[in-house]
Amino acid sequence: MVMFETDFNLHNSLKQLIKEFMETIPTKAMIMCLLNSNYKVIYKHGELKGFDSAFNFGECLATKRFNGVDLSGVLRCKTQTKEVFVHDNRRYVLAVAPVLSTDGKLAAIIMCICRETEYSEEIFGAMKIMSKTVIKEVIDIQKRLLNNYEQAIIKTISDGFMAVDKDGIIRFLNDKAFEILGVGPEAIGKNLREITEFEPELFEVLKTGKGWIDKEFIIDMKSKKNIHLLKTAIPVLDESGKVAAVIDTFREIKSVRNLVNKMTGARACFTFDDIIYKSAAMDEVVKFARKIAKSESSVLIQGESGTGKELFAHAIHNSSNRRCGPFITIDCSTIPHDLVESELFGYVEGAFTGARRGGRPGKFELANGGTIFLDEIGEMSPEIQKKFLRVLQNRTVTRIGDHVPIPIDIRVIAATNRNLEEEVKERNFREDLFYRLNVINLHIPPLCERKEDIIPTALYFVSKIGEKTGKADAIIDEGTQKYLMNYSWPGNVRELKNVIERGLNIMEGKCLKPEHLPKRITEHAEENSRAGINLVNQKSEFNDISRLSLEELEKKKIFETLKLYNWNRKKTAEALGIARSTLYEKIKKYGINV
Ligand SMILES: Nc1ncnc2c1ncn2[C@@H]1O[C@H](COP(=O)(O)OP(=O)(O)OP(=O)(O)O)[C@@H](O)[C@H]1O
Repeated sequence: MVMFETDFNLHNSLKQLIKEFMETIPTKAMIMCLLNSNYKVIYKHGELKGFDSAFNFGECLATKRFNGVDLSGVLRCKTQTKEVFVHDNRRYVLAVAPVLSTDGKLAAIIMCICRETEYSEEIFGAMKIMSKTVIKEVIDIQKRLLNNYEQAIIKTISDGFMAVDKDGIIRFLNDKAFEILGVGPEAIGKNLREITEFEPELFEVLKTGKGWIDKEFIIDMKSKKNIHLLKTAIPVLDESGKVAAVIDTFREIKSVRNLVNKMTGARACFTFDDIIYKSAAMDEVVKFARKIAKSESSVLIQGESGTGKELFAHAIHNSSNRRCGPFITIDCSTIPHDLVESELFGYVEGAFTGARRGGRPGKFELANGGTIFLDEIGEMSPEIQKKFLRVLQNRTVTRIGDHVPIPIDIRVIAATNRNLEEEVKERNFREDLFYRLNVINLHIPPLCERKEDIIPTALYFVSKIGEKTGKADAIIDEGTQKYLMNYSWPGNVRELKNVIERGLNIMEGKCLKPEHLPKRITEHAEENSRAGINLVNQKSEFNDISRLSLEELEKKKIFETLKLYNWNRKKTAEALGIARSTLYEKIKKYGINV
C-alpha cells in the first residue's frame, strides 16, 4: 500500500513538473514524456512532427531501443544520457533521465526528443533537476508515510512489541510491552539479559537468524514472574544478510484464550431467564441457584438426564463474577480414555533453558479465570478422579511431560444423573472428591414431579422453535395438552422439546393435535388410563407430592411389569421381588384392570 501511494505520488509529481517545464519552452518541436518502470508511456507533453502519430514509446522501449538508438546502456547505468539520431533525414536529440528510487531501482523515466537545432543544455539540466527533486520529495513523503504507518501500527497493536539489536540491547518497547513485561522506559538501552531471569531465546535468533511464529513461553522477568506468553520473533537482516536485530511481538496467553473462547463458542449461552418453570419445586431451585451463583464454591448439580443441568450451569456462570471469563465444558462420558489426561491437563513439547515452550494447554488452563463445567462427572475414571482432586487441592495444573505447575483460577460446576452418594458407597467415586465438589448441591427434579411446568415449557418451545418455521403462534389443543400431562417424560425437558419440534414439523395448520404426537405418548396415556392412573386429574399435587408420586410410580411399575409378562401374576411378582399376595393387594389397591 505504501509503495502504491509512493509510485502514485511520484508519477503525479513528475507529470506536473514536465507540464510546468514544457509550458515555459517556446519551441514546439519537442516532446517530453514520462514512462513508468515498465517502459510504458504514462504521460506525454508537446508535439514533434513525424513522431506524433503511431509513436509508441512503450514498444520502442520494450526493446530498449529508440529509432536505432540503443538505450539499454542508459537504463543499465542508470545515469542521464543523450544521443543524436537521424530520422527522415533530420537530426534529433534523444535525452533520457532515469528516476531512481532510494534503493537504486528504476522508478520512472523522463524522456525528451527534439530537433537538434532546438536542443539546449538547459533541457538536459532541467530533466536532471526534475528527476532528483521529485525523488527527494517522494522519499520524504514515503518516509513520512512509513513513519506514520509504523507509529500507528505499533501504537495500536494490542501486542507487546520489542526491538532488540544484534548485541541484545533493547532498542524499542511499545506501551503494551511495558505493561506485559512489567518494565518501564528505563529498560530501553539495557541488555535483554539484564531484565530477565534466564538466557533469553532471542539470543538464539540473533545467532542463527531463525525466528519463530506463535510459540508459547512461560518466562520469569526480574520485575514479574510467570508470564505466560505467545511470542513471535522475526530476525531483521542487514544488506549483507547478517542479523542486525530481532523484532519480538508477544501477547499474554489469557488474551489469546479469551479470543479463542469467543471464536470457538466456549461461552455460556443461557441465563436464568432462559429457564422456564411454574412449579414451586423449580422456583425453589432457581432461587437457590441465583443466590449461590456469586459464590466461588464448587457446585454439584444432580438430576435425571434432560432436566436442565447444563442450562443451570450456564446460568450460574453468567450470573457469577466470572461471567466475562471462559466457560469450558468437559463431557467426562465422551472423552476417549487415553485422551482424558492430555485433554484436561495439556502437554508440553519439550523444555529448554530458562523459558519453557508449550505444546498444548489442557481444558483446565483454558478455563483459567472462568468456570469449568464437568458434565457426567460420575463417568470419570478413578485414575482421573485422583488427578482431578489434586488440581482442586493445589489450584495448579502440570502439563504432561512437564514438572512445573501452572497456577489456575477456576470455579468448578459438576453435573451427574447418577446418584453420586451411592457411587461413593459403592466405591466407584472418591469420597474426598465428592465432598470437594458437593460444597453446594443443586437437585433438579424430574419433569414428572413438576407437572405444572409441562404446558408452560411446551408453549415456550412452540414459540421458540416455531419462530424458525413461522409457527410461533401455534396453539396446543386441549386433547394434546392432556396427553402431554399424562406422559411420564423419562427424557425430561429434552424429550418434551424434541416432541414439540417434531409436532411443529409435521403439523399443517396452526394447532398441535394429538395426531402430531409420537405414538409412545398417546399409547402411554391410554395404558395409564387402563391402569387407572389419571395424572391430570390428581388434585393434590401440592399437598403431598412426594408420597403421591411414589405411589404413582409404583402403580406404573406394576402395570408395566404385568404387561411385560403378559399379565402373568406369578412371573410379575417374581420380577418385582414381592410376594404374590402383595401383588394382589397392590392390583386391588390401585384398581388395575387385569
Ligand atoms: N427449565 C427449562 N426451560 C427451558 N429449557 C429447558 C429447561 N430445562 C431443560 N431445558 C432444555 O432441555 C434441553 C436439555 O437440557 P440440558 O442439556 O441442560 O439437560 P441435562 O440435565 O444437562 O442433560 P444430560 O444429563 O443428558 O446432559 C436443552 O435444550 C435445554 O435448553
